[in-house]
Amino acid sequence: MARGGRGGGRGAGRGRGRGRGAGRREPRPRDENWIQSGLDQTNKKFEAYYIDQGIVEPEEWGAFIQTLRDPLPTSFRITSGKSTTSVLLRQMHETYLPFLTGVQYEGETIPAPKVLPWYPEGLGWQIDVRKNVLRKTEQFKKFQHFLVHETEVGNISRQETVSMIPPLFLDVQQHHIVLDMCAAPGSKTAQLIEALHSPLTTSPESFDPCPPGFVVANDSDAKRAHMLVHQSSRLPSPNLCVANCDASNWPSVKVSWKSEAAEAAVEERTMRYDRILADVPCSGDGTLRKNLLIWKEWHPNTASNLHNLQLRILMRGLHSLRPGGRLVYSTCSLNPIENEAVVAAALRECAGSVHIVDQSDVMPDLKRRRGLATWKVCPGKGKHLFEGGRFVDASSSSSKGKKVEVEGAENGEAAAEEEEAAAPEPGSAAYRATLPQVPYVSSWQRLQELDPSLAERTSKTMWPQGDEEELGIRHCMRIVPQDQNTGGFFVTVLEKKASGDAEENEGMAVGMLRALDMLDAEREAQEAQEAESTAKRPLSPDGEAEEDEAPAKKVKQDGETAEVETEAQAEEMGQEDEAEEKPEGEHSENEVPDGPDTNVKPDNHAVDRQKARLGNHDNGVNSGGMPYREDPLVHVSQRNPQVHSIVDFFHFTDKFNPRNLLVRNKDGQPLRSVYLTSNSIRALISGGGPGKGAHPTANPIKMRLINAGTKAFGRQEGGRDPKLQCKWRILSDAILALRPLMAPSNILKAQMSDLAYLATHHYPTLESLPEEDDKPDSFFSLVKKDLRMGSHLVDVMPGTWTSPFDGETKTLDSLVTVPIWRAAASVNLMLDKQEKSALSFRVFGADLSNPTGDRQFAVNKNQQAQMKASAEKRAQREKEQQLVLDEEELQRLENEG
Ligand SMILES: C[S@@+](CC[C@H](N)C(=O)[O-])C[C@H]1O[C@@H](n2cnc3c(N)ncnc32)[C@H](O)[C@@H]1O
Repeated sequence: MARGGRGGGRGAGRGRGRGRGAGRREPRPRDENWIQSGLDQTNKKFEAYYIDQGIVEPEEWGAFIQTLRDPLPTSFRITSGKSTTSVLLRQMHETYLPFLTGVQYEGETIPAPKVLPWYPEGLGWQIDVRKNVLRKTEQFKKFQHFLVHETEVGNISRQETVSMIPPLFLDVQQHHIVLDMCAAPGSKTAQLIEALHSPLTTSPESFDPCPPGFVVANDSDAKRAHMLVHQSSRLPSPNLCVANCDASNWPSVKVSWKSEAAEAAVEERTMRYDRILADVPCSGDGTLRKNLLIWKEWHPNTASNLHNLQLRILMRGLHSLRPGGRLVYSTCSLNPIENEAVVAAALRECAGSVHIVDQSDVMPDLKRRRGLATWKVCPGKGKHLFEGGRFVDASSSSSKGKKVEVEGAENGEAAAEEEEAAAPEPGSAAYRATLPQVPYVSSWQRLQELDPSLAERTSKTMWPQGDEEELGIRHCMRIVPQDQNTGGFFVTVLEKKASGDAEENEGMAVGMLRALDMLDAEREAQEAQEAESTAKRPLSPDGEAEEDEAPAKKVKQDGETAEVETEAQAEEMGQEDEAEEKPEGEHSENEVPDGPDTNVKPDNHAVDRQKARLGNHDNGVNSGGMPYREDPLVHVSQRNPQVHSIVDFFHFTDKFNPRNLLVRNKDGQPLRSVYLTSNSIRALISGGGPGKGAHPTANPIKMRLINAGTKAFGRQEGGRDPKLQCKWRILSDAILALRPLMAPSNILKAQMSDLAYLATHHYPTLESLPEEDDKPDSFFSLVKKDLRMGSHLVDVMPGTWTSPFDGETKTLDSLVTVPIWRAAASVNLMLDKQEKSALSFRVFGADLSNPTGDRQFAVNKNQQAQMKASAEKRAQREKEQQLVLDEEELQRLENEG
C-alpha cells in the first residue's frame, strides 16, 4: 500500500507464478514468524527483491528481515524551547530512568528508556520494548500515563525515531521561509515550527515568539490538510500557515521585497524558500514493523507507480528553492526506485545547479548506510509471468510468447534441491534461490524491445544511467532497521547553487519584512489622514458603520497598484476574476458560540470540516481540479474598535503588532474569533500590498491557504456588563504565543492551592473564594478587589500541594500559565473539560474537576476499560459501605425500640 500516495498497492500480492514453475501456488514458508496479530509477516517477493538490490550485505540479511518482523519500539521527543523542556528532561533522568531501570516482565528485564545519542540536547528517547509490554508492568503503565498527559498538552511528541531525522538535516534558522510540501499528519512540521521559534534547545529563554521566518505546511489531501490545522493547535504558532495544494504543481507567488539599501524602493519578487522538506508519498515499506498489512500487499510495482509523482514533487521543490537554499528529500521506503533513482533523475535535470550535500560528519552517532550506486528495475504491472527461470510478457501482444532471460535466475533448481537437505543461511545465494525470480529488465531500451507499449508508459528515469557515482548518489543516506532498532528510512540533503547576489543568498524573509515596514509606515500616514477627515465628519452612534466605509475608500485610493498586481496574477492563473464575493452577511464563522466553561473551546476539526463542506468562498481557482472553498483570510484594520479594545485591555509589549490580527470573513470584522499571525505571514498574505477586499492579493488563493497563524482571541458571549472593557478572551491554545508578548506586570501570580480551587469549582462566586486575612495581596484577594472584569493570564508558581485523595504531596516544578475570566460576581478557569482534566492530572495527579478525582475523559480504550473497572469497584465499595450502614442503622433502631 502506498504511504500517502495514490493507487499504490492495488493488485499487490495477487501476482502468480512466484516460485519455480509458472502458476504454481507458492508453498507456505517454513520459517514464517507469526505474531499475536495473526498476520503473516512474510513476503517472498519482498525478500527476493531486496536481496537482489543488495540493500544490506548478504550476511546481514537475517538480522535485517528479523528486525522488520519485530514490533517497533516506543519513541518520543520532548518539545524544545518551552518552559517545560528542561523540567521534563530532568524528570526523565532523575525520576523515570531510575524508576524504570531493572523492571522485570515474565522473567526478563525490560530495557530502560534510552536517549537517542544523535538527537540534539538529549531530547529524543526510545524504549526498546513493544507497546503491549509497556502496559503490562505497573512502572511502565505509570510512565505511559505521563507520556499521554504530556503529549496532550504538546510538551512531548510521540514520533517514530526515524521520522525525527529529516527536519534535523534541514538545519532551520529563525529567519527561514520553510515549505513542508507533504506535511500531514504533521510530526515533522511540529519539529520545523520548534526549530523556527527556538534553535533546538532546552532553554526557554531561546524561545522567540516572533521569529522573522515562517513555515508553510501543505498536503494535497483536503482532510489531511485540515488535520494539520487541528494538530498544529498542540504547538500553536503565529508563523505557520497551512495549504492544500498538489505539491507537484506548487504555485509561485509574488511578494513585496525591499533590498537593504536605504534608498531602495519596494519591488515585487517571486517568493523562494530557504528550506524545503519533501517527505513524499511512498510505498512505506520502511514502516513494515508497524504497518503489518504491507507484508501482504507489498509489490515492486508500487514503487514504479510512485516514482514519477515523487520526481515531479522533488523537481517542483527544487524550482521553488532560493539560490543557496536546502531541500531534504525523504521517504519511509527502502526502495531505490523511490529514492536514489528519483534523486539521480532530479540532479541530471538540474544540470549542475543542485548538488547532494555530504552529511557524513553531521549527527555522527546516527548510523546510516550510503546510497546505492546501482539497482535493478522491475517495470510493468505484474502481468509478466515466469516460466522455469524465464518470464513471458503475457499482457503485451508485441512480446507475447517471447521468452526473456531474467537477470539473476541462475541455478534456481539446483540450489532448491540442496535446500531440501539443509535450511540455507538467510541472504545466501542458496537462500535467494528458494525465493521467486523478479522480472527485472536491464534498461528502458531493453523494455522497449520487449514491450513497446509498456515502455511508453514507463519512465526512463527509474533505471541507473551509470553516472550515479559522479552525481554523488553515495551521499544519500539509508537507515536500516537492525542498526538502531528502528523503522527503515531514506534521506538526502540537496542544495541549490548560491547566486552572485549576496542578498538573494540570505533568503527573502528579511527583505519581505523590510518592505512590510515601509508599506506599514505609508499606511499609517494614510490612516492618520483618514482619521483626521473622519473626525471632521459627524460621528455615527455605533462607530462600526464608520469603520466599514473607510476600508472601501482605501481600496479605491490604493486601487491602481492593487488592481495591476492582482490582474497580473490572475492572468498567470489563467483566469480574470480574482474572487467571487460571497453574499453580504453570509459569514461562515462556524465557531460554536462561546458559553461558560463547557463551550469554551469549539471542536476546531468539526468546524474545519463543516467549512470545507459548506464553503463560502469558491473563487473558481483550481489546483489539480480541486475548487478552493475557504473563508477569506483578512487582517483587521488597526482602527477597528474591537482591535482597540484588545490592545488597550491587554497591554502587550511592542513586539505585539495589532496589524497581525486576522479574521475569516471578507469584511475584516472580528465576529467570534481573532487569529494572530506573524509579520511575515501577513507579508505573504497581503503580498506586502495595500489590501483589497476579501483577498488582499491572489497569494492565499494560489496557495490554497486553509489556515494562517493561530486562533488567539475568542469573543466572550454574555459579556454585556457596561464595566467590561474588552469582550475578548485569550484562548488557551494561544498562551504559548501571547504570554511572551505581555508585560510581566500584567500576568497574575497564583499558588497551586489557588489553581486547585479553580479546577474544582465551576464559576465560584467572588464571595465564596477562600481568602486569608493575613495575606491581603494573595491571588484571590486581588481577584476580588482590584481585578478588572475580563480575560487574564495567571502564572501558577512552582510549589507543593497536598492531595485530599491520597494524602501525597505533589510538587510543581515549573510554572504553568492558565487563562481565567473575571466576571462581575464570579471568576472561572477558562479551560474546557478535557483541558482542565489533563492539566489537573499533570499538576495534581488527579482530576479535581471530578469529585472522585478520576479522569473525566478517556484517552484510549485501555483507559476507558480501567475507568469502567474503577467505577465498578467504587460502586461495589459504596454498596458494601451502605450495607454496613444499613446494619448499623438496624441495630440502632433495634436498640432504641
Ligand atoms: C509520507 S506522508 C507525509 C508525512 C509527514 N511529512 C509527517 O511527517 O507527518 C505523505 C503525505 O503526502 C501527501 N500527498 C500525496 N500526494 C501529494 C501531492 N501530490 N502533493 C502534496 N501532498 C501529497 C499525502 O496526503 C500524505 O499526507
